[in-house]
Amino acid sequence: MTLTDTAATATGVAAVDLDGVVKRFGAVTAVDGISLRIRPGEVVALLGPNGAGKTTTVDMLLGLSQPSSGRVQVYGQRPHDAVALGLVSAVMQTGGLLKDYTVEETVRLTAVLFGKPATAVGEAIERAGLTDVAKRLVGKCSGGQQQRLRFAMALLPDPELLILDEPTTGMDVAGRHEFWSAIRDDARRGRTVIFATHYLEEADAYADRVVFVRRGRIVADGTSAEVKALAAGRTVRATWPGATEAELTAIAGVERTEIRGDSVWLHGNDTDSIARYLLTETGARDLEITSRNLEDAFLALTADEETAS
Ligand SMILES: Nc1ncnc2c1ncn2[C@@H]1O[C@H](COP(=O)(O)OP(=O)(O)OP(=O)(O)O)[C@@H](O)[C@H]1O
Repeated sequence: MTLTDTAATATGVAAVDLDGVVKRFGAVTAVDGISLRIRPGEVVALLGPNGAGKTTTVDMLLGLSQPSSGRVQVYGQRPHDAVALGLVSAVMQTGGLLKDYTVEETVRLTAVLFGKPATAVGEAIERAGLTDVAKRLVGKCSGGQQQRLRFAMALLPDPELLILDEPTTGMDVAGRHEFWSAIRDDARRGRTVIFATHYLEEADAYADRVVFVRRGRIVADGTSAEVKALAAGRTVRATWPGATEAELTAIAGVERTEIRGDSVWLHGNDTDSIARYLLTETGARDLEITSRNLEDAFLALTADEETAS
């Protein structure tokens, strides 16, 4: 890897350091104050629904766009410089492949374009699990094989950080499995991996750490087990006209809140004491306490309501 040749060898440098990052497109705030440090070697899922801000964040990490405010660093460098140094590369969703070349020709051509030695070609093909189809025309490859080809191309600079933006969209189950096996085998060698996904089970199965993003903000961040534990808590719903966010978050034990019309949702582990407080200290009524499974919790954490501002 190239890291030893760069200033990024300074001890303790984060693979990714986002500090108060905001990105606006006119009136739309796509990323609304994200701070995130990722250590070298972590495999991190950015999980969230459509429009959560995942791609916008990825684009800033790749130096394709600049934050409106805040700071983005990759291995201690500005993203653009990190890409130029070969510290970071990406597997994007679509595009970039020529159907009339074989898999091997495609990787070879890319290696020549990037000034990489021929030895890198075979290794990238092997690591992407494409040895058996190296002579196949790209146009004849399945969606999963084409995506692994993009992965092979991204491996050529031997990057410290690999970024994948919804890499398995549209693939069947077998294709997804093969793709992730190749990524996981590669990540075991210590590469840092960040992937954006809609698929909860992918984040659960392949990430060391899951960062839930919703409306441009991080709403949960932890190991898969921690996020599951968080998501596995309970919720008190109540009717409480005029309740404010500040009133709700001030209640002891409340971890997350939501207000929709006259209804409020309070999420926490000790829902009994939250319910007791609501009934004795506030005007809340019609209480319901529910447990949620992981899928429900994910939807609640990431869903965009119609009333969203
Ligand atoms: N170039 C742009 N101009 C205007 N608005 C944009 C632009 N790019 C993104 N947005 C808006 O920013 C918000 C975040 O979009 P983004 O693509 O980052 O979300 P995402 O989490 O990657 O979603 P998806 O899962 O659909 O790819 C959305 O409301 C989107 O419409």
